[in-house]
Amino acid sequence: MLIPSKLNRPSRLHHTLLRPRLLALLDQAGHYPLILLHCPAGYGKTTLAAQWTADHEHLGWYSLDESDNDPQRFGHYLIAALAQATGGSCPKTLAMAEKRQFSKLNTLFGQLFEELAGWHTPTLLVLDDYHLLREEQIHEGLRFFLRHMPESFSLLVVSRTQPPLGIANLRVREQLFEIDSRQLAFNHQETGQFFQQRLTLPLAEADTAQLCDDVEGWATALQLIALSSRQGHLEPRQSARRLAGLNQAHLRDYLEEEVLDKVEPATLDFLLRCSVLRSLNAELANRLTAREDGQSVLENLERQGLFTQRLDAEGVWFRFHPLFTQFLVHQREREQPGLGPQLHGLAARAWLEQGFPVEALYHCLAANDPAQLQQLLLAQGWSLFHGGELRLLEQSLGQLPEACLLRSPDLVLLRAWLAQSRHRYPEVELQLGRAERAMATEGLPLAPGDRAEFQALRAQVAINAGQPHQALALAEEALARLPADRSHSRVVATTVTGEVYHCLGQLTRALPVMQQCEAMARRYGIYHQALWALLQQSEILLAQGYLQAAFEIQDRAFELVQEQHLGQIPLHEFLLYLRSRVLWSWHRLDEAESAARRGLEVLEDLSPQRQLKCKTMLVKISLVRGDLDNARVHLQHCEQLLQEDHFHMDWVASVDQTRLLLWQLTGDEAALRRWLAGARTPEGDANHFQQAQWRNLARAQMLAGDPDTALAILGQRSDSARRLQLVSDLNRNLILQAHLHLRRGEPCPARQCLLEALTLANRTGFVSHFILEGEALGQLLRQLVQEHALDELSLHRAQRLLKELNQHQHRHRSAHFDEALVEKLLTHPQVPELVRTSPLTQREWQVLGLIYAGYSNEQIAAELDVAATTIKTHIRNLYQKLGINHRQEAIAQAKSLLTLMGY
Ligand SMILES: Nc1ncnc2c1ncn2[C@@H]1O[C@H](COP(=O)(O)OP(=O)(O)OP(=O)(O)O)[C@@H](O)[C@H]1O
Repeated sequence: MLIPSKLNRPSRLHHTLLRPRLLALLDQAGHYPLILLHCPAGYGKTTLAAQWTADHEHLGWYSLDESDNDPQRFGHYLIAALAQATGGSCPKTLAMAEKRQFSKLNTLFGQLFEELAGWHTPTLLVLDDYHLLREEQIHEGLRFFLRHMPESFSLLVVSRTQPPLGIANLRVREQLFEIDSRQLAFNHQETGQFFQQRLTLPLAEADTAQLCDDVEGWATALQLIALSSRQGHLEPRQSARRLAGLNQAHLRDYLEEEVLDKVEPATLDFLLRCSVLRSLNAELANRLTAREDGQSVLENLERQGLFTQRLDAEGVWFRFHPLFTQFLVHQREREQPGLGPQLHGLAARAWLEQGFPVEALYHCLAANDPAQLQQLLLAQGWSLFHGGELRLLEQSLGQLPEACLLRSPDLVLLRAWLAQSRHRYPEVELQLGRAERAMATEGLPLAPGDRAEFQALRAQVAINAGQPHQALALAEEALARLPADRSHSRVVATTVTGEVYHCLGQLTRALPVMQQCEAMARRYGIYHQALWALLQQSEILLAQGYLQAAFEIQDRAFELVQEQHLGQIPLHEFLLYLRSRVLWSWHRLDEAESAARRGLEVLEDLSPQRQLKCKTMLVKISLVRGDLDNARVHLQHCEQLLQEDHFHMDWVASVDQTRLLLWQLTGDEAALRRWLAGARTPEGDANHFQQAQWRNLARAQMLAGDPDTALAILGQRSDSARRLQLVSDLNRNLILQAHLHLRRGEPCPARQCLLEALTLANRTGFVSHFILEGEALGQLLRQLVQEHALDELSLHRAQRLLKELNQHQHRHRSAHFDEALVEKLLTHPQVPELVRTSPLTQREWQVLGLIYAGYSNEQIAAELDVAATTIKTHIRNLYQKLGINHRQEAIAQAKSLLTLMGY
């Protein structure tokens, strides 16, 4: 829950002095993207900002404190401030921020600007006390914010120091309006007015000017002079002399001797006690002071000018000025050293009672009382975990002595889940195991319910590590012992069970389990798990060959993403990847590409390794389009990622499939032999990734000239796929088997395989898999059509396949002029002299290839993603280099070169 006082513009400013010269300056600044008020403490920055914004209709105000150095928390408050400013025009972004469903501030802001695309009303966001921010991620996020925010937005930053927001650059580009201490210091006239308002006896003009000069226009000092004089203690001139050229230590002496001394003891006690609070209301004050008149004391302090600021129009929230708080804290620690922790403890309880666990935890940490911290974490830890307060939780758990943790298995579990959710998998077992051993040694054995929760988490780690049998045993143990109310662990263990069934090829068992998981997760509001369960259902249906049903489940997953604002979490990328796979299978390549690219966008801010899946899709899409150059570029990215990390077999097998296809198309035997020598043999063949790797091995054997081994591999895999009803894999295997038989000159079995593959394709809808096997299958398909050997459905599919294959071949011709071929060509003894001496650039070769394939200039431009005028330049250059004048000559030249190379 957000603390309201942090989002309020300080109000009740009528007792402050309006400073028209500064307000006029700010009025001029209205259209600058960044307005910066920066100068040392107490010069009147916040007061000025609050005065100027008093009549701003669309205003967001965010007062920062040290705890805002957590980017997730910062993002939440900032969006909440903007939601206020825009009358709630960014509900989606607000929900995303609330649930902490963003990995980086840039993503959150990107979503905000998208949502506010139609918002053109001038809007101002104030960030007060920016100097308290140290977190570079936040500065970076705000630099992004400044670069991309709508034109109608302005940011007003109030800070004691220059914020790292690319100020120099903004200054040069006249995007920045600055006000610093030279302008903020009170001038003689303002000082005169100030004292007129505050003192009963008028001061001579010369005196006020002197006072102003003595304290260099420092607003805080002027206020202190007025205060001392009002308390009837010091003459203004005496105060000014004492305050002139003050540093922090002197200010402290002054406050102590000249201000606090005059405050009555009960009020002083009130101030000292409440100074532990970063903001306060009457109830909090009452709890800390054991009084009942907090509200009137606060109002009185405000009236007296004792650096107490009202933060809302209703007068509920207040805060002390930071300089004053610093002084009060110092004073309290000196006079009553033991009191601080006790007050923080009280504050923690008071905040919790008001429903602010995050602020309670802050005080609990400051109280340094392990027992209270433990209690609070036990009561609030999981809700803070689900609310995304991971940083604060880690910090809090880190402060808890190990002995306390061992007495609270729930907290051990919480700490291990934190490690799991931050992808530090090895730490999970380390923590669980160490805690269990220590508890056993101390004679504190785990209760069965707690042990079951440990096992559920271990099951999750095991399935992530690709150990299904171990995962199943752990999940089953957990489910047998978990009490009914441990909903999170129940969902986790059940999901793991379903995943294991899926891995072991028990699809008909896996599907209902995943449906059950989805229902449970929705019931308990654990939406990440509900989404995961939907994705698993989609994968299972995909494996069973029900692609249409998988597609529909994905639609439901997209709805859930929308409803629960899960668009920025990695699971959304996985959903887009699965969608891309189905669309690719159906040869809806443009849509498949757009899904894969959207998947990459989701992951933009995360580690690049995670992009492997969607990048592999881009390779597959390029391959089936016959665009080998692009396929090669995407594949290089994938290979680089593979080198940087360790991946699940599923992802590696997918990349390997594309490598092998590329080598097949380009005849790169050496590469495939190298791959074959180091290739992994799967332990089984009961799931799609093991089957995929077997198919890779079969294809490699086929290309390496050992079709017998290849057929043997595929035969066995197809048997397993039949037995386990892995219809999609059977379909894929049969297509490759047909190709293999053709290579071996065995038309009958090839025909049989192809016929069965076509029949299965009625369920799967596969198109692209057939196309990738190329013209060899095309001939057989043509025969089947001519011989009327197909039923109506298969005939329809065969005709579609033939049409796509024709186009594929047509496009594929262009790809012959790839880098490897050009290199060979240039060293060929019979290559014409002109080609050898003035070689074309790689781009010009590409253009020549596309001309040969029959592309128009516009089509070439679209294909290569450049302007049509650029293509014209390429064509002019290549004509010149090849000594030709017409397109027909270019086509003839390309053809003769390809013939020369044996195509
Ligand atoms: N326009 C004004 N009229 C009257 N008093 C003022 C005015 N501006 C500042 N002051 C006095 O100076 C004190 C400090 O002002 P303010 O909090 O605005 O400074 P600041 O520069 O924002 O300080 P910090 O950097 O510590 O946040 C106020 O508590 C008030 O007493």
